[in-house]
Amino acid sequence: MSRLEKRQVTKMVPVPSHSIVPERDVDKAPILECSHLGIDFGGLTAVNDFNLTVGRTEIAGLIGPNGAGKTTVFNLLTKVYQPTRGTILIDGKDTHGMNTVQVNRAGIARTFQNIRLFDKLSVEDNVKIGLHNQIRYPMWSGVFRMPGYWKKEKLAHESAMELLHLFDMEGLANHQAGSLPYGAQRRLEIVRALATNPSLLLLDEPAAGMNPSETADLMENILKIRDTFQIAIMLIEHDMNLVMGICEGICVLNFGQVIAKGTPEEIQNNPRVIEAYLGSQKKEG
Ligand SMILES: Nc1ncnc2c1ncn2[C@@H]1O[C@H](COP(=O)(O)OP(=O)(O)OP(=O)(O)O)[C@@H](O)[C@H]1O
Repeated sequence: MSRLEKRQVTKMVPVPSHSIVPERDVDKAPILECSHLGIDFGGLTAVNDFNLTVGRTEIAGLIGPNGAGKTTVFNLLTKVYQPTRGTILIDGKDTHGMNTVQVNRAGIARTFQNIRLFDKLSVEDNVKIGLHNQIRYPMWSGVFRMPGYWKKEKLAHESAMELLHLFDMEGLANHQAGSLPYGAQRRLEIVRALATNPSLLLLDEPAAGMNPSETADLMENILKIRDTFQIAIMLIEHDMNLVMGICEGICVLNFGQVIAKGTPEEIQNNPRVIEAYLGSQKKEG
């Protein structure tokens, strides 16, 4: 039986920050706490008063119509943008003043809406780049090919192959990343993000451009990642089958504001959410 079929509906419980987290995480410190987060671009408020707590092993969804501010939230969490207001705690640490590299070391890794791999490098080298923040050696050790360098290189190779193996990609290790089929490139992006050893993995539209069978595999893989690494995953996705199928807590944005938070069932029945989506469809039509 697949992980998806075995999966039971998660009991979500309220926490003091007016969010909900999976019952299994309630006694653990949350992995992410955003308070009154906001950003303005000139006169445009793209995100305002964004409050969210994500449990330590939660699969969380961030949804909303086009232009609602979802990717901006990811850019704030990963410090592509510095917030105009509010705080972000990752594993209890305030990320104020951190840059993208520091926030990655603090535990946040992400993938992008548009695939961003090193196309000309091999699959294995793409993963090794992700491992770089953990497996380090002094520059001179690399330049002179000293024993310490070979030891770290061996370790990097083994760790990369182990990660690739988990996603049935070890046979592709020597292929050029840019030559892989679309679905495999998306998987590689996730593997490379995982190689940075995150406690929170952000996936920006991971199912974009996938066919239904690739999306079903992706859902299995997301559950597998959470179960294997015991980390939290937050995803932005327009594919509602994926969101409602695997997310435990869902946060809905509209015009930069949170309009609803809840379980998949609560969100599907929330009149404000239905109106936000129907409203955007009316505009498109
Ligand atoms: N760097 C920027 N400068 C100015 N405006 C920006 C910038 N980044 C985002 N915005 C604006 O912020 C708003 C939210 O955009 P964002 O990309 O976060 O939405 P989204 O919910 O991710 O949309 P989609 O589902 O279409 O990807 C939009 O009005 C967008 O034009």
